[in-house]
Amino acid sequence: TCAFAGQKKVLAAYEEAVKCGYSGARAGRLHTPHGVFDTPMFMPVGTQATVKAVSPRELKEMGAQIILSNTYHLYLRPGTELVAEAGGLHRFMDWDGGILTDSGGFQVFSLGPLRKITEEGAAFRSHIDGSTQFLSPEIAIKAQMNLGADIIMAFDECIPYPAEYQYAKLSTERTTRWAERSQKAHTRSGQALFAIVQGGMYQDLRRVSANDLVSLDFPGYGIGGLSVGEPKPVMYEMLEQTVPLLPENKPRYLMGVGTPDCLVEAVRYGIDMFDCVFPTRVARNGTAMTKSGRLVVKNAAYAKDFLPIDENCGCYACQNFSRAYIRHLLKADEIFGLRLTTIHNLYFLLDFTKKMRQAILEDRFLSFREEFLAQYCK
Ligand SMILES: COC(=O)c1ccc(CCNc2nc3cc4nc(N)[nH]c(=O)c4cc3[nH]2)cc1
Ligand SMILES: [Zn+2]
Repeated sequence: TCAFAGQKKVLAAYEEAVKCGYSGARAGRLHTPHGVFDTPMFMPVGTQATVKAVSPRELKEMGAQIILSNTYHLYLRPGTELVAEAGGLHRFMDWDGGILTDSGGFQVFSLGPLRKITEEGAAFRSHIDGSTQFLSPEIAIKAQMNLGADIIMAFDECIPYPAEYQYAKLSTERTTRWAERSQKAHTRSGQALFAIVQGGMYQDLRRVSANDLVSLDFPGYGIGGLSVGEPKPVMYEMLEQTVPLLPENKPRYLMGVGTPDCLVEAVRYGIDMFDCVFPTRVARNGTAMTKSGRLVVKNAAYAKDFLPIDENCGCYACQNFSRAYIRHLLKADEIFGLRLTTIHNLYFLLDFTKKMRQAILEDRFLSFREEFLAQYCK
């Protein structure tokens, strides 16, 4: 059970998971101080304390439950102490749902020109002003305690792809030591700390990483080092090796994924939580997500198309506006155009996870998956 009252640290507890068919798919409920949320779930990305182009009220309206923000960005600007003085991230951005913060492990390696990784942590140059910065498990955890998210992530190294076996081995062992240091630095009750499984694309390292982190006992587990350019079959193979080693009664979070075809495969392996910039980022260059694939509403083909993006979609954009209108706004560089495509793409993914959950509960997930994949072209 999960206890928010009293001294227990475990907050993101995992209620009964409903198994379905021969797949590892399960429908669960995640307990946080800001509510109990359904899984499988997609978390809109709000890197700098805002999900770009949409308001918290619109996020609530479209069914968003937990959103993600990035420690790396907020640490550099405006600073996590400032956010703490503002009353924490929920207050600062007026969001009363769940918040998960990523620890910086990915952004340091993918954004700031990297200076040096040592046992102590990672030195890097800020992508904002080029200043020399340093993140360690202790600094990253303190920053996340200041931000006050409901779920925070251990400080890890996201191993690049491809990577030599020896490098992946040493890095994964260090990430496990960093996870332990993250745990020791995490002194804030009312907040769950998830570990992050690494191991590159090596089955044995993935199993060692999962087993070592499980023995450190975390309330939930991220699966990192994936969606970094590897072929999808390789990602699925790593999931197959990793997920079964993670406790059934704890949430599994596949970081940085993604598109509906990846979501439905990962749910089949037993993943519960997802985040990705994809829906919001492609929306801003005029691409809408549909169950048959992408629709580039900015294309000339839609100049006189007075139908909505998707006639069966319940979102604000599809209920009130045509492709022609949205295309006009995008061509005219009108901000409202970006807002409509963003609202549609987030609604599409949030609704897709709701449909997967319903299929699991009605024990028809495998046929749901078949039907979806038959229609969806990547
Ligand atoms: C238009 O679409 C896009 O721009 C776009 C950009 C990036 C991704 C990939 C995101 N992948 C990804 N995010 C990640 C975040 C992570 N965080 C930590 N702490 N550790 C990890 O090991 C880790 C791995 C990830 N992999 C997917 C889509
Ligand atoms: Zn829509």
